[in-house]
Amino acid sequence: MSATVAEPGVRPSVWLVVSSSWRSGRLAFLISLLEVVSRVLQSLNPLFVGFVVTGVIEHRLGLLVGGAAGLACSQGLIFLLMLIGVHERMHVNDRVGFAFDQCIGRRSGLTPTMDHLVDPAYQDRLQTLTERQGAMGMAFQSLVNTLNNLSGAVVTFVVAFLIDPRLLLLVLVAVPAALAAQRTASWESAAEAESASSGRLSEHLMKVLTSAGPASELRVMGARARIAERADRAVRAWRAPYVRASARGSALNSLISLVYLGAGGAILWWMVDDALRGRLGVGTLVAAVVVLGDLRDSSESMLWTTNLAARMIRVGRRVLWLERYGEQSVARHTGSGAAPSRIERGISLRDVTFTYPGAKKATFQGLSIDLPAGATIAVVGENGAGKSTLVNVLTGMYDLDAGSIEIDGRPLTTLDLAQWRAASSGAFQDHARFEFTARDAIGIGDLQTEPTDAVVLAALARAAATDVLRALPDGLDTQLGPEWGGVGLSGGQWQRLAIARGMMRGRPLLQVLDEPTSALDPATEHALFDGYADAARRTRDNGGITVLVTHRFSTVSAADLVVVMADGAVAEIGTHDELMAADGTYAHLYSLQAAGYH
Ligand SMILES: Nc1ncnc2c1ncn2[C@@H]1O[C@H](COP(=O)(O)OP(=O)(O)OP(=O)(O)O)[C@@H](O)[C@H]1O
Repeated sequence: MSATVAEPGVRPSVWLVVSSSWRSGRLAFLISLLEVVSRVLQSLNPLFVGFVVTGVIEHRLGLLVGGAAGLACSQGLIFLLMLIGVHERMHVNDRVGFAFDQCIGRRSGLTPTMDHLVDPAYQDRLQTLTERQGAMGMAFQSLVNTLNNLSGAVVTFVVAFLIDPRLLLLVLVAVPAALAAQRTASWESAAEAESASSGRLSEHLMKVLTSAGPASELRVMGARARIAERADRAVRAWRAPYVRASARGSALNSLISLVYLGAGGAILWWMVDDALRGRLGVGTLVAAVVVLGDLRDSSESMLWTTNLAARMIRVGRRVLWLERYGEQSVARHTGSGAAPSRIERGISLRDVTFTYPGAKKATFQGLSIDLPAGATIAVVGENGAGKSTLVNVLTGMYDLDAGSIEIDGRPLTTLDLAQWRAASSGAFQDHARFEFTARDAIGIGDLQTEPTDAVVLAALARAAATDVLRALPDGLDTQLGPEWGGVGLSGGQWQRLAIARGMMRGRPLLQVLDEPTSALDPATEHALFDGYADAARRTRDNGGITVLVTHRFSTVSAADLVVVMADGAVAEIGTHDELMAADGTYAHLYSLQAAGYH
């Protein structure tokens, strides 16, 4: 199900950046604002220059000394304050960026379901925040620069007014400059949104080109050049919107500068004429020339200021959007009921409709299945039939569009999801390779239990994986992963550790095994599943249900119930014998595979 999250407004986004920066270090925050003071001092310089020139020409010593002292002090202070301010700004920058990273990571980790991890809208926003290194820290940088430029501009306008009010006519140029700035900011924002998915694609292709996993496949297929070409195209597609936006922005900026130059030239001509006629002092004229430069800078900086402010707001908005996405997800899961201690009747899917976030077509449309208490159920079916999705919705990984999953008639949504998951356990084909010690890599499957030798060895035994110990020179305390100076394991060995991890919880209410044995040979898988089904039968007094997803039909004859899925629906359901007798799809595929093994 796709979440609909309202776009956050400007005010909360700015507040987020300001409050996060303040919280990241109050003193550093205040010190970094010294840069603003230095900018204000700099804007006073034309006044001091005017005093000096007038003092010299009119032989007014007080004016000369005051102007010179003002210039000397402001120059010294400007440099000092700037130095201290920039130094602290860098610190705050890093801290704010780190705080945002942490906040997004934490929020993503605490989100109860997996919807956001496969939702393109979520991933695109995350991409725009993370692809430009330090974009989140830059939000504070943008804030300080915005304050710098704004305060500098305001003081320059006041100084210009004091020197000669006519200079303020130039402020009129600031109007088209501000409009142009708005337009450039919207181009930049559109470019970020447009390039987000190409950015993700280029990162994905770079990972394919630079990681060990796909390396042999690419080399054997001779596909490296092709993938590199695709990566190039993706990088170009990612950069193109930025380059276009920046070129249009520069063109507009140059136009504004030309307008400014024309207007500035006209005003200066007017003032020079006045000076020649003796209506204006030379000191004032010199100060006007100096302030004209500052006014040009301020007018040009309007473009930057608006861009920087817009950038800061965009960062704030995206972070808030991601936060709200997470909050909404948490708010949707209000179930607080305790997980049952045993299952009496079973788990049922009732008219379940489910669409992956961003997908156009529903994977399940009114799916109903009854999984009886204490049963070991095998789920088979072609690729894309919906087997893994079934496992995912049973463990509450995604929100349903409609329908419900009920445990003894109680909707899963009324239970505390964390408790339901604590009562479940699982092993998956795309299992994680935790490069810890073997003990920790297995023990993480049940954090409530101390991973003593006895406990971990029992889990290994239940997973029929005891022989993996042969590959571990220091037994359970062997460090895994050559990158950490530990041992390297084969794909099958990693998979067996993952199954053992899934077996850490002794008697879960729901045990899902989603093709965890694909790297094992059929005989081992068969033996493992038979043994497991036997053990499950012996300990089924808590009504625990085991769901095994597999492509190997030979494995499933020991199951109490076989569910054959096709195109998101149940095509056949029954025991192995019933389905063989029905002589349908199952019987046909079973016979085909059996013939293949003979
Ligand atoms: N993240 C996703 N976003 C959109 N659609 C998805 C996503 N994951 C799976 N699907 C779609 O849902 C359908 C069921 O996929 P599922 O992974 O459940 O199939 P499966 O039976 O487990 O397949 P396999 O045997 O290949 O593992 C497929 O049509 C697939 O394209």
